[in-house]
Amino acid sequence: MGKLISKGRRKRDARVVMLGLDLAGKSTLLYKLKSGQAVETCPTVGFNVESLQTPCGVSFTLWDIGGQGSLRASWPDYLEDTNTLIFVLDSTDTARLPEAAAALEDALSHPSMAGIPVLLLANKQEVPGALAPAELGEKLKTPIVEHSWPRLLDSHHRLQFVCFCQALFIHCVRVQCFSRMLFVRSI
Ligand SMILES: Nc1nc2c(ncn2[C@@H]2O[C@H](COP(=O)(O)OP(=O)(O)OP(=O)(O)O)[C@@H](O)[C@H]2O)c(=O)[nH]1
Ligand SMILES: [Mg+2]
Repeated sequence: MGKLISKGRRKRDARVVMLGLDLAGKSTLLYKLKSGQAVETCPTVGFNVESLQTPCGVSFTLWDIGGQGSLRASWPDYLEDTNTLIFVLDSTDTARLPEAAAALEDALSHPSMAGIPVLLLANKQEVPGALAPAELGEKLKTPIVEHSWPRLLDSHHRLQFVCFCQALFIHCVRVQCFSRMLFVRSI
């Protein structure tokens, strides 16, 4: 049975941690989901956190952790007791894809990440020349299973999804991806 369910879905909100390199768009996404507005952000030092609810009524706490190089050493502190990891990628930043891949791998090697579902968000998709989610997956050496909701199991039996995102323009339908992701462990 899914981790979320076995912990008691109604006992506490799911804890969702969002990581990614600086400028990936994590804070933009957090505040767009919270307020519906595209707000101007500045680099996050430390973290931002908001309580959110998906359209289908799933409550979760979304942690947005600063992604600058000097802050990444603190990422493991946020990964304890996480129900889901969201890793945000800037689809236009091909130069830093290897750096993003290394940072993702580091995060996934944390002991508390075993079996935790991971959502890779390919952000800034509306920008001309942005890599498509499938291309990003390939470059990250993540095999993508062709499916309406691409999904795969990695060697640690974590379910991973790679999906399209535009943090600036995200709307209700896209928020559904969070509810599906949160319940993935119970499928
Ligand atoms: N074109 C485009 N720009 C975006 C999108 N999402 C975020 N941005 C821009 O990317 C820049 C960085 O966004 P942030 O949300 O501050 O990035 P961050 O990941 O929180 O960065 P750190 O806090 O340093 O880790 C801002 O100028 C945003 O407006 C998107 O979907 N499309
Ligand atoms: Mg930020």
